[in-house]
Amino acid sequence: MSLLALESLRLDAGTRCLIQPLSLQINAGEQIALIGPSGAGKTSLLHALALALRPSSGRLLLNQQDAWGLSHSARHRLRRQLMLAPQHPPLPPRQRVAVAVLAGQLPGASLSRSLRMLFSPSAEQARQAHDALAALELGDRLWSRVDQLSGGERQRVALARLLVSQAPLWLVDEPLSALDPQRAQRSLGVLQQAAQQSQRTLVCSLHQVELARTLFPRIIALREGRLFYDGPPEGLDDATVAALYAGDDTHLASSSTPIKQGDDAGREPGRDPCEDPSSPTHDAHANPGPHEIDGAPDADRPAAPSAPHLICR
Ligand SMILES: Nc1ncnc2c1ncn2[C@@H]1O[C@H](COP(=O)(O)OP(=O)(O)OP(=O)(O)O)[C@@H](O)[C@H]1O
Repeated sequence: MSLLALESLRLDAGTRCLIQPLSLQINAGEQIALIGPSGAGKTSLLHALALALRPSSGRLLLNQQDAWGLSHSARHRLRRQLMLAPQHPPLPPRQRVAVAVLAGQLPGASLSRSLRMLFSPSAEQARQAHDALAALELGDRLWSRVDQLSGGERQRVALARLLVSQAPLWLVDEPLSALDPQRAQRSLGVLQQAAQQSQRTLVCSLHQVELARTLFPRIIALREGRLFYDGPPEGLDDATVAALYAGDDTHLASSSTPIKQGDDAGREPGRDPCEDPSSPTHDAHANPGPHEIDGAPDADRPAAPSAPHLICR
């Protein structure tokens, strides 16, 4: 069953096109690696899936609900269906690790439960936090302060947060960037196993292509904000990977044709339609506006008409 559906979803920041119209479906229980070179749009797409970044056009259906057609409060409730682990988790430095982990249970919790959890976790909650940390080889840091942790340890705290959360959809942005290769593989294995056991859906952006190819049954690759590949790892041969990262567009048509999908299929390869120097509104070096992050009081307002959206075609 489709958990998430993108219908020609497009993301812009000011005059900059971050994601060109993209259509895809993600079924409940799937495990997907999101790969692509730096700047390809992985984080932007994850933020869109997390309902943190409002699309400039197209629709995002989560549990068959049109997320951006809902009221602010209804969308806020819908967000309980997901949890995003950002690449650099904004953990309060003075917070105890146990509390930082239990923050994963805050969405949907009542105010009194949330306050108890934050100020005086129960023994059961502490055990849950400990188990999640122990699975990620951090069991001995339960009562450490966050600012006593290394970058890699903080990343694992963010993963532990996922493990204790109730959200059926886990969105993880480069969880391994601060981990050594062995620990990276073990941590990813823990996450994948937990997701499988509890039938969660996992979408994880990775720079480690080999891990993505070895461990994930579905890979979505982006390049320059465009869908480059969507399918099983077997279809992502070395030449296609080289093309993805080196920008060798000749592989676009041949290597990924059978499983390439999305609105951009068949589009002229190698040309970023948003990079149109002839466009009077385009300025590749302009300082575009910030991502429109929902949650601000005016989040339900439509995109400002003054922000021009370049047409990708
Ligand atoms: N708020 C913003 N305003 C303007 N441009 C942005 C904004 N956020 C991201 N971008 C640009 O959009 C592109 C995609 O960024 P994004 O962070 O999604 O890429 P990424 O694939 O996650 O990269 P990395 O692997 O380096 O983390 C980049 O060129 C980035 O500079």
